[in-house]
Amino acid sequence: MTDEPAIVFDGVSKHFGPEVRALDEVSLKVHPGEVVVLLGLSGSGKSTLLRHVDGLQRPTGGSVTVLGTDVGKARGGELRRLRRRIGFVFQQFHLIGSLTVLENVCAGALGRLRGPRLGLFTYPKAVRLEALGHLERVGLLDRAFQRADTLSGGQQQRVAVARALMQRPEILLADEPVASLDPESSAQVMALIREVGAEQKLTVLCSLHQVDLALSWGDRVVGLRGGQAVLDTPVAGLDRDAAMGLYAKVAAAPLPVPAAVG
Ligand SMILES: Nc1ncnc2c1ncn2[C@@H]1O[C@H](COP(=O)(O)OP(=O)(O)OP(=O)(O)O)[C@@H](O)[C@H]1O
Repeated sequence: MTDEPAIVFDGVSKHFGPEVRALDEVSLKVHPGEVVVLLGLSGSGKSTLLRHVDGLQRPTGGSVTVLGTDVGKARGGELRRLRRRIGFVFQQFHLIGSLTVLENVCAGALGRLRGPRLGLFTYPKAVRLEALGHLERVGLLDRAFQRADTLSGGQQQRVAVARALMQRPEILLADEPVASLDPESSAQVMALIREVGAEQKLTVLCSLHQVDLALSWGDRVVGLRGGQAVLDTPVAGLDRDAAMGLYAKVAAAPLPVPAAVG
């Protein structure tokens, strides 16, 4: 790991109108190669936080700096260049079901190719070979020419990971990537994210609902409650009850004080 953080949230707030504080002065640093899991109740701000990393949303207050770019101020080409360096995996996979698995993975390279591509053979051979390599990595090489919508949920999410890798990202964001999967597929997908993260030296920021998965696969847990970071601690030594406290409807006892940003 280098000392320069990959992601810096400095007092970030995001308000939607006068009522909703989706993020409330969140400060957070994520270092290259770290695997950070965001935990918190539905509505606590996890997706909003992730969407600030690649500029899908901009802060109302504070600043977000990602790979040296001030995301809130970046526009046009600068924002596009930053987004190419960030892969995003979603709960609902976002594959194109009518296309083959391989074509879906190739689509991950679109950001670095000129013009649209219609059909597998409009992608350069090198891209197709790279995509096949990623499919092999996620254990789905034998499904390359199958329609994406014929795969199970767990398989589709592994394809989505392969597609994200086609971007050759430095950061991988995952927004509840296993929320719609059974426990076995969830563990497979989390293992895959963890392993490819280590292989490709990715910085990983992943929201989850399952405390046990967070404790198994994260280096560090950041807990959100009402848009505030109320827990920030390495997984090693994290008390499961403290993590579970994030899911109490009312905060019963003070959670561990977030680690100082630094
Ligand atoms: N575009 C929006 N307009 C208005 N309110 C929003 C918008 N996006 C999010 N919110 C609100 O911000 C708060 C945080 O939402 P967010 O989706 O970040 O939570 P979350 O922790 O990801 O929830 P979940 O686990 O259900 O995905 C919620 O109160 C939500 O209703």
